[in-house]
Amino acid sequence: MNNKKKETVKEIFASCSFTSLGLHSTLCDQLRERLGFEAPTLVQAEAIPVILAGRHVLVNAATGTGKTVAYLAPIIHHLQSYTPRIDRSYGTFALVLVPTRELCLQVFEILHKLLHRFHWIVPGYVMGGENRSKEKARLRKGISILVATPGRLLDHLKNTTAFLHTNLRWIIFDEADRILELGFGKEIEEILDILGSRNDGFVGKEKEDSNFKRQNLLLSATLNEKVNNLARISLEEPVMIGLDDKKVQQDASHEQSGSLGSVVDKELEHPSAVMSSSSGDYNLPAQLVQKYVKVPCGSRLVVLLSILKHLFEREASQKVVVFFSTCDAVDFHYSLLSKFQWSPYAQQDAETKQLFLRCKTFRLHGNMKQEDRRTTFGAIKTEKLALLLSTDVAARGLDFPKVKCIIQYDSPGEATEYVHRVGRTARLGERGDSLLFLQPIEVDYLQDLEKHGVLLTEYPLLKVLDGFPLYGHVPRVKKFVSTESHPWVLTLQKALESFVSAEPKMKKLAQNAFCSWVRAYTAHRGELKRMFMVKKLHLGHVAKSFALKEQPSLVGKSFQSQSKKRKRDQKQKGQQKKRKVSGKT
Ligand SMILES: Nc1ncnc2c1ncn2[C@@H]1O[C@H](COP(=O)(O)OP(=O)(O)OP(=O)(O)O)[C@@H](O)[C@H]1O
Repeated sequence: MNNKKKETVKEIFASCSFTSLGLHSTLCDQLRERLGFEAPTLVQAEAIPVILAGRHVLVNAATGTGKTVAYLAPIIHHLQSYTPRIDRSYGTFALVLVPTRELCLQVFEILHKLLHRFHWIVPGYVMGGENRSKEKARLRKGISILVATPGRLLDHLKNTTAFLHTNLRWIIFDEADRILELGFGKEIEEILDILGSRNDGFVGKEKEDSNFKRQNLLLSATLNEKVNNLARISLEEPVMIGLDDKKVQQDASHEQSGSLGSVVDKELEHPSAVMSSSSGDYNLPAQLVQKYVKVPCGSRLVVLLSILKHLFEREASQKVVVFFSTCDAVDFHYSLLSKFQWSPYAQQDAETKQLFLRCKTFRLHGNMKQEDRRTTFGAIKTEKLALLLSTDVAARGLDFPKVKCIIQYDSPGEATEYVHRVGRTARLGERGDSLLFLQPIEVDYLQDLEKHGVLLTEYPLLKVLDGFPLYGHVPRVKKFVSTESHPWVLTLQKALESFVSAEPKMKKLAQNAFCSWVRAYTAHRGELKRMFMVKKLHLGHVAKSFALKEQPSLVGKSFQSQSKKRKRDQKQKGQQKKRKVSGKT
């Protein structure tokens, strides 16, 4: 092992054993034999004893540091020791709440492995998109540790009378901030009320009935004001792990009143208030190499494809994840990459043409059928060479092994999302790269990231572009050629545009993707609106980035009417201001 690797291991793993943390020996065997975990990570070593002791805990640790086992292991430890032995008829003892369906399945899978030798403890999950009646039947039989997404859980709490949860002892919020950001604040409050686990004077019937002292846990790599509020109403004298507790107390005291729902509403009215509270450094994996690439809008697509080609040709086996802002953008790029054949030679005959990227391409987004989402999720885990195109549905918590590079083709918006997206690589001490695409008009975003201690260096784009052979040889490029006039970029752009215009289906996908992309761009809120300004966009260049020769007219009209409306509003505001000023004098 080289020195650097040894250092990383020291930063990730604790120098103790799982047994020394107080976990039952059979569980430690399971961790070793089933999951291959020899020693606990630092966060596990810190959190497990505290959770075993029954304390409420708020854990804030970098992505990929093993938070899942940090909460699952102590729960299993306690449940396996109950005498008489628990069985299904006791209902649910622990509830794990997660923001997405994929994360729900992932936590369930780990749970399933850990429970291999504890067959009397039954794992289960309920989540949106699944068959309700089948879930009801499973709940009726009894699930000891239940993993759930909030909406579907609330549905069962209200409508599945056979769902027994009077023995509930643990509630865990994994990726707590994301659950709230997705707008589940009201659901969470209702869930806490129904389960009698709310800590602000409300004592639900269930808490009175329960034989067990409740223990709630909150975990995420990033925390924000809403989590402070959730912590305030759901945790009793919590232990903070990986966290500056002065900051939490300060922030919590700002929010003494109000519900989770009201915080969500407040954010919409005053986004900057939430932004300012989330300043401060994020925990990013030390071994992650973070870069940005500055690309003029019209060349974005060519540059993305070129960088992917470069990555996959350089290393035969690797996984890359590209994040997009919308489902339509994922669909368009997925179809394009699955079909686009091209050879950079003069004669474009069928024989010399080949698929532009020779790797398996997958897509993942919230508009896909549940079955397809599940298949993709499974396949990405097992494939050695794969490209995943995804929306933020894959940004949180998902643990795809051996992801080498994360490309953020569309900006993540909030810095927290940046942290979680890049967190899909460089997990548990592994090496990893990330690349953020920015247009020249968006580079102020780098300063926003810097405020959170996130520092990026520039990607050597021209060097990569210069390395591609055109017409059989590497072109001699003038030294200071710009990206958009680079011969490789011009040639590939032309080929992409011809391909898309020749295929009506592709053209439709491109037009839809263009429309949603512009809509998503206008949806940036608060401070981010200043860095991602719609009025600075050149829509003709945006169209080029979807390989469209012309800007789709429909969107042009609606966009123009939107910008006319904006101008009208600004004018009206200006007049109001003037009126106020003249009223003063
Ligand atoms: N003690 C350990 N030894 C070896 N591998 C481990 C250990 N604990 C966890 N892992 C592995 O580390 C990876 C990251 O774990 P996990 O997904 O729990 O991280 P996380 O902190 O929850 O990340 P995120 O914040 O992205 O959700 C997983 O592949 C997991 O199997």
